[in-house]
Amino acid sequence: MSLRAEDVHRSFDHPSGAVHVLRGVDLAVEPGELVTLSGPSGSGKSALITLLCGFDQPDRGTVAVCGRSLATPPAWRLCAVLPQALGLSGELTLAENIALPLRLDPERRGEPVADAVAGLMAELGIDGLGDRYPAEVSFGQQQRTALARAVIAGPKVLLADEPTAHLDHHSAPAAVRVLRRAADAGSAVLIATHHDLVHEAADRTLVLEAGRISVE
Ligand SMILES: Nc1ncnc2c1ncn2[C@@H]1O[C@H](COP(=O)(O)OP(=O)(O)OP(=O)(O)O)[C@@H](O)[C@H]1O
Repeated sequence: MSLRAEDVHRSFDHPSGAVHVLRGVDLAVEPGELVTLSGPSGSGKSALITLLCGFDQPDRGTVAVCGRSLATPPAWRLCAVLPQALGLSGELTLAENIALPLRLDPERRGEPVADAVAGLMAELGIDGLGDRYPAEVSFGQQQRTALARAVIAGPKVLLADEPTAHLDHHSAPAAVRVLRRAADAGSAVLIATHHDLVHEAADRTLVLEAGRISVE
């Protein structure tokens, strides 16, 4: 089992009172599966992805990646994430951002990365931008950079929050192909999305509604 959540609860305090967004979420994603997460806007998809990658902690319940519970965000090779806010480093070029998970991995630090980076950039239609910084490209180009960074190390678990939200109908299919290939190579992939193209590439879909998961 690559990714598992059991009875996950999370509330947020607001001036008008606490909002109990996640009310007992259970889910599991196996290696090689591409699973989409749908649900109405505001249902808590981003809140759940943030918990599953260890950036936030549940009030109750457990999250485990490859059998390990998450007290802190795990290494990229274990769990890579494409967050809605992307989280690119502004001090690194696009090519350096994409290579980061390999550079941070003590076992792979010395590997040549240029070909893998160039291949992903070409496939995603951002070739020729490798020497630019995130602030010098569009948000859609930044999003494809964050996608390339998420897949480059072949993570056990790949989480993506609306990975095609800023892509047009030319660039979205390539992004979906890259995500599908990650699953076919053995990653457990969970994608929060409203996009039909991503749902069509999925093995199954989970629906988050009223704080719990149902199966579509
Ligand atoms: N860090 C936070 N602090 C306070 N409230 C939060 C926080 N994160 C999420 N929420 C609240 O949790 C609810 C769910 O938000 P979330 O962004 O997870 O929804 P979503 O399903 O991803 O929506 P969308 O499809 O529009 O992206 C909202 O009511 C939001 O205000």
